[in-house]
Amino acid sequence: MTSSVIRSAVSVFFEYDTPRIAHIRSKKVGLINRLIQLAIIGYIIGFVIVYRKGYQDTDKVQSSVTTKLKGIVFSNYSDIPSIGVRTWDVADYVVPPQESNAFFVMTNVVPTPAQTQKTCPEDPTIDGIQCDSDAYCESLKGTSSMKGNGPITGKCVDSDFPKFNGTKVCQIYGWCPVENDDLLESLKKPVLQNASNFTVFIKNNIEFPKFGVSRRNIFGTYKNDSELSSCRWNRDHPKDKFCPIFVLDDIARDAGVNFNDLNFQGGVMQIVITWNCNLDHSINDCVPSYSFRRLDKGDFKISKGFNFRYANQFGVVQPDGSFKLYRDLYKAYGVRFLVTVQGTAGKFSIVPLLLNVASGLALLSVATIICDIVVLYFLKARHFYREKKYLDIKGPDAFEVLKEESEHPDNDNTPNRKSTSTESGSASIANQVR
Ligand SMILES: Nc1ncnc2c1ncn2[C@@H]1O[C@H](COP(=O)(O)OP(=O)(O)OP(=O)(O)O)[C@@H](O)[C@H]1O
Repeated sequence: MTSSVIRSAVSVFFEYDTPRIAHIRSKKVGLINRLIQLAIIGYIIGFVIVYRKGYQDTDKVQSSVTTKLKGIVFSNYSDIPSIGVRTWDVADYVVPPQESNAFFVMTNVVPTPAQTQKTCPEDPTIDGIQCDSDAYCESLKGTSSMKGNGPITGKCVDSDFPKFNGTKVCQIYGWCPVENDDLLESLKKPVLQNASNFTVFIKNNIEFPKFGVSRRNIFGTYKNDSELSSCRWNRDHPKDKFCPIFVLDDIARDAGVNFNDLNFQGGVMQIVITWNCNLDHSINDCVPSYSFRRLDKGDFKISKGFNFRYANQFGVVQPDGSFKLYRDLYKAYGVRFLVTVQGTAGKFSIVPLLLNVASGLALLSVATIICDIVVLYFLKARHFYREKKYLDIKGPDAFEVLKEESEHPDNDNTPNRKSTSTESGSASIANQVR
């Protein structure tokens, strides 16, 4: 048993397969072969070369984006002194004034004006800050909580939050008075509600360095600045779809969002500028397309929207000649717009064309493989074709195997293949050689 396994292994080791050409004359097989070849050639020419522009070299876009907003909002909150009656312009509501590939527009705000460093009652909504006596606050003296506004001085004082009238809280030392978030609840609508009418001018310069092509999203169709500033982006208008000035409401609408859903608590939007350019055509056809989407979609119950705090500091000279530092604190709610520039340019080049043609030609060998599978395994005459395709030849020096076979004619250790029975021929050749 073991010796027969070893003999088989040895005989397999001393084997060599060489392909030979079997020329099959058959309508059926020929047709299958031609159809597969046609499909492969169609895929290479139609899909790879024509549709996927396999004859072009490509380069990714590199870009710079700057933005400028315009618009004015007048808010009349004479009943809320911290907001009051005021006009908000671009320097108030764009924070920070310039960002890379992004801009933030404040749409709602909780201002805490004229804070200065002194002692005042802590925010009564903070856990463990309410007190009955100085003794309790004394025990917390010098400590401050994560959500707090400063270290506790040790005194128990009346809260200055109207909603907590009569409640006593520990006193702190810090920027006073502390921010009162309850203001947001008393607002029926966002402070800068008309922010939806603001316009943003997006200046986008791009380059395809490999091809030395530079473009920008402002075209010669605008004769001067005032003509440019009067256009507004409109997807359905042949000229205005290239206008680089966007109304925020249009951006939201195009993204399928109502701007009023964003402006109370804020949100995040994306502006995508796509430059896909075929540089084999006129350079004037290399133009951007704009698309928009809301990134923080979803019906969030917790931590809805987007806000952050910032402060404007200023100093005031006191009557005694000393200098006192003040700040206006703003808790800003608004929409953050991210500007993403993407795209590819393609230009004819012989190298990708030759590469695609060469890989296409290599793919043609797949036709032979598929035809072989069909002919040898699926056709009715598969046994006939198999007999013709495989030829088992025993070389003149295959004495070990031949000797074995002559000694044990019934013992079939030869590889399990159909053959065109050339064994006796091979044996006689072997004998002649010996
Ligand atoms: N968001 C915008 N909405 C409408 N027009 C705009 C906007 N941003 C800029 N413009 C106008 O586009 C033109 C080109 O703007 P650019 O910033 O290059 O010039 P500018 O003279 O510095 O602009 P300005 O002083 O008016 O802000 C100007 O007429 C400008 O007023």
